[in-house]
Parts: sequence; C-alpha cells; structure tokens
Amino acid sequence: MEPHRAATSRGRALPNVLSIAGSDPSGGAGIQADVKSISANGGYALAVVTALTAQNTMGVTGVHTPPVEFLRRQLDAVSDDILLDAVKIGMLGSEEVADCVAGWLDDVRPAVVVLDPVMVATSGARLLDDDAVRAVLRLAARASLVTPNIPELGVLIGAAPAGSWQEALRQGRELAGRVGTAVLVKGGHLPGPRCPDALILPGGGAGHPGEALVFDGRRVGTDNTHGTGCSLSSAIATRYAVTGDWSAAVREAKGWLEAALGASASLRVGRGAGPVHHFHALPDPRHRQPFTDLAWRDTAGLRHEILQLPFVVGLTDGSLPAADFAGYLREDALYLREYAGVLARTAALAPTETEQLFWLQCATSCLETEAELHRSWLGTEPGPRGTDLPGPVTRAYCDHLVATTARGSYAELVASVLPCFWLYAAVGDYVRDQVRQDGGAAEAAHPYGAWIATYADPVFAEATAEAKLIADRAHRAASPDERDAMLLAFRWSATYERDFFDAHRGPSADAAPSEHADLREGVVLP
Ligand SMILES: Nc1ncnc2c1ncn2[C@@H]1O[C@H](COP(=O)(O)OP(=O)(O)O)[C@@H](O)[C@H]1O
Ligand SMILES: Cc1ncc(COP(=O)(O)OP(=O)(O)O)c(N)n1
Repeated sequence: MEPHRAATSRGRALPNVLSIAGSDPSGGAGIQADVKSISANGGYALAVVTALTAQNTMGVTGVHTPPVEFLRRQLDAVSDDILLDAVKIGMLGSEEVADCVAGWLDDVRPAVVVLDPVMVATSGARLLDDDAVRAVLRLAARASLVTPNIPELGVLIGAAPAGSWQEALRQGRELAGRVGTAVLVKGGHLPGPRCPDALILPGGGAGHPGEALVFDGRRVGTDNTHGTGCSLSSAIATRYAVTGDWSAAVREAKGWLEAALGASASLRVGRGAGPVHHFHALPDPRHRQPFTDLAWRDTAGLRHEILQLPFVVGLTDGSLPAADFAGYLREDALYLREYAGVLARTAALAPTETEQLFWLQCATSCLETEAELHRSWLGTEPGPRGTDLPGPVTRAYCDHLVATTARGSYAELVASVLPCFWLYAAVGDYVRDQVRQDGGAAEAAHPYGAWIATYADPVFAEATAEAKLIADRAHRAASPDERDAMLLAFRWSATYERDFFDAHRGPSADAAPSEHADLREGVVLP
C-alpha cells in the first residue's frame, strides 16, 4: 500500500484533485457530483470517465462502458501533464476497468487515493459486476482510504450487511486489516436519529491499531441522499490534499455534507431521491446585488405597464377626465391615511433610532399630505376615520401592507412600503419630464400642471432615496428566506401600484381636455 504522504499542494492556491468515476447525467452522483464536491471544498477538479450511465433521480436505466484502452489514454493524458495532489475513485463497473485503474496507479503513484467502492446505487441498480469485487479489493490495497457504505462493506469482507453500528465498526476493522488501508465506516444506511461515520486507520492513529475515530452527526430528515457517498469521498480527498490530516479532512467533509443535505430542499431536482446542494455555502448570486437593483429589475415589466396605462397617458397629455382625476385623489387620500399607520408600525420595528425617526417623519408627512389633498384639491376636510370607504384596489393594497406588518419582519415591511415612494416618484418624474418636453408654455396650460409640479418636491425625492438606502441595508442583514420575502413583498406592492393607477380611468376617458381646465392651479374639484 502507498504510504500516506502529506499533501503536495501547499504553496499552491488549490490542490489538483482527479475523480475517476462514472457519469450521472442527472448531476447528483458520479463524476458530476465529484466535480462539484471538489470545487465546493476548495480543489481544482479534474475528471476521467470510466463509464456512462443513463440515470436520473429515480434510477439507472443503462450503463455503457467505453473500451479500457481509452480509459487509460484519458488517465495518461492527465497524469503526463498535471501534478495530482489527490485522486478519488468511484464507479468502476467491471474487473477490466478496475485493473486498468490499478495499473495506472502503479505507474503514477499519486500521493493520495480515496476509493469509494461503488457497487449498488440507492435506487438498487448494480454499478459493479459481481466478479469485479476481487479487483476492487486489489485496488483498495493501493488506496489511502476506502469509503464503503454498509452493504459494500459487507460485500468486501464476504459478510451480510451489518445490522448495527458496533457490527459495522467490527467489519470496518476487518477490512482495514485485510487490505492494509484506512477505512471510513459510514452510518448512512443504519436507522436512527444519528448518522455517525468512523475512521479506522490500519496502523492506528495514536498507536492503537484498528482504533476507530468516530465522527458523530445528526441524520438530516431528507430523501435527497442521491450521491452522498460520491460527494463525501471527493470532499475528503480534497480536504486531505489541503490539510494533510485525515481526521480534519473527514470532520470538515462530513460537516460540509450535512449542510449540503440540509440545503438540498432548495434545489428541487427530479421526482425521486434528489441531489445534495453542493454549493450551499456560496452566497445566492441574487443576493450579492443591492436589493434596490434586484427589485427594480424584477419589476421592469410592471413599470412599463404603468407608463402605458390610460390614467398615466391621460395625466401626461391632459386628456384625463376630471372625474377620474378626482376619484384618484380621493382614493389616494384614503390610501395615505392607512399607509401612515403602516409606516408608524415600520418605525416600531426599526433597528436604529435614526430609521425609527425617518419612518415616523414619513408617517407624519403622509397625514399632512392627506389633509392637503382634501383641502387644496378635493375641497373637503378629511372625514372621521371609517366614514369614507376605499375602493377594492386600495383596500387590497392596504391589506397587503397591514398583513406584512403582522408577519413582523422589518426587512419585508421596508420592501413592501418602498414602491409607494419609489414608483410614485418615478411615475411623477416621467410625467413631469414628458410635459416639460412639450415646452414651458404647454406646462403652464396643462390642466394638471399644478398637480404635476408637486412631483418635483425635493423633500419627497430625498425621502425616497433614504427609503432605498434603508431597504438595501435591511437586505444585507436579512436571512436568505427574508431576502426572498423582501423581493416578493416589493413585487406585490408594485403590482398594487399598477392596479391603483389602472383603477382610475372611467367610461369618460374619451372626454376632451377642455373639460378639465378648471383643475389648473389647484382649483377645487367637484
Ligand atoms: N440523512 C442523512 N443525514 C446526514 N448524513 C447522512 C444522511 N445520509 C447519509 N449521510 C452521510 O452521507 C455519507 C454517505 O453515507 P452513506 O449513505 O452511508 O453512503 P452511500 O451514499 O455511499 O450509500 C456519510 O457521511 C453519511 O453519514
Ligand atoms: C455514475 C454513478 N456513480 C456512483 C453512484 C452511486 O453514488 P452514491 O454516492 O453511492 O449515491 P447513491 O446513488 O447510492 O445515492 C451513482 N448512482 N452513479
């Protein structure tokens, strides 16, 4: 057996780790899982394919093994050129393939070899001929570590699969003694809430031959265990190449795999036993960008729709009927009253005094704007609470906001209140710019010119900018689930903003602009 040599990668950024294994086109096991696992654990992955399987999460439907001469060619091509810090061996399929790999190992003598003696897939499909077991044992004697699962361990020592952890450890010791190689006994196939693995070094880690170093772990409640053996052995090979320490390599690889199993539900691949999430530790690319960039891009379609709405077109070219504009202002006043309450609740959840004060000031200015809308534009005083009922869109929008306050996440709430600032400001800027493009005279003569001029309020623009900064800050501090919830909350509010504009175009939409001349300069609406 090749003595365990320390990793040769020290001084290089990443160790070169070669996987010699079969292909699983569904990506969860085999060489595809190995490449992901090596990469996720800090190695540079190389891959030599022993066999092709037709496979998905439900099972294996076929195996095709290319001529072994070509396998040897692949192996030589890699080792002639590249210094290998570790080799992981997976599915071999036949005695001929196993002997070909053994011959190459004898010629190249890589520093570290981890052998996962793949025999049967979780689905039950055979991935190794019966008469190839002896060839695998010959290969095991050339490896640094062998990682059989419970049934494979039984086959390798010619016994029935162990029915208990103690029995598995006994079998592991027997295998280590027979092949003179370290053995990792894996508890995945045994029942129970724990999922231990144990490392048995044939020479004994601390001078105790056959001593088992147990790595306890919890059993993750998932069916997504396709490729756990492939992923674990590749991760151990990589971490050993980095650390030069088997105990550290197993501990780190096992911890990584447990987290990959825990995150597997987020992948949703196939209908059977799904893959683990090899890259669970990488930040979700969606979350590396500021929330405001993500949310703005996410709602591009909605914003485009808003600018095409008859209400916005009519407001811009002055053709909006007075009744529709008045209806819009009335609903706006009702909305602002409830929105002020939502902002006050946002303030209550704010993590800093500065943010708390900001939301409270916004709530106050909403109530002032509501009063101003009534006095200057609608010719009424704000009525007592509950006397004037909002329309269905306003009701639904406010209910969405209030429901978000009830869920209690500050980040989600900030995302849900933001479109009212930002979309209103953006639509306002658009309308003002469109009207200005027609020249100052057109602006002065515009039936809604006085209203449109209010869009230029610098205080509101400042508040919008501050609300965006707060949303980005909350997003950075949020959990992945909360970040998803933020995006969804923003999208819902943006949808209601669109519907709010869309609700204010009545049957009088064809009316001539001259009917609205009385709206200029804040003249009281009917
Ligand atoms: N449900 C689970 N929760 C946590 N770890 C698991 C689970 N299933 C398997 N493992 C771990 O995955 C690795 C591979 O285990 P095992 O299923 O025994 O091998 P194989 O995938 O080769 O059949 C081991 O480290 C084992 O402890
Ligand atoms: C091509 C290929 N190689 C190996 C396996 C078995 O992988 P393993 O990690 O033991 O996981 P399960 O398939 O047993 O879940 C495979 N299926 N395909």
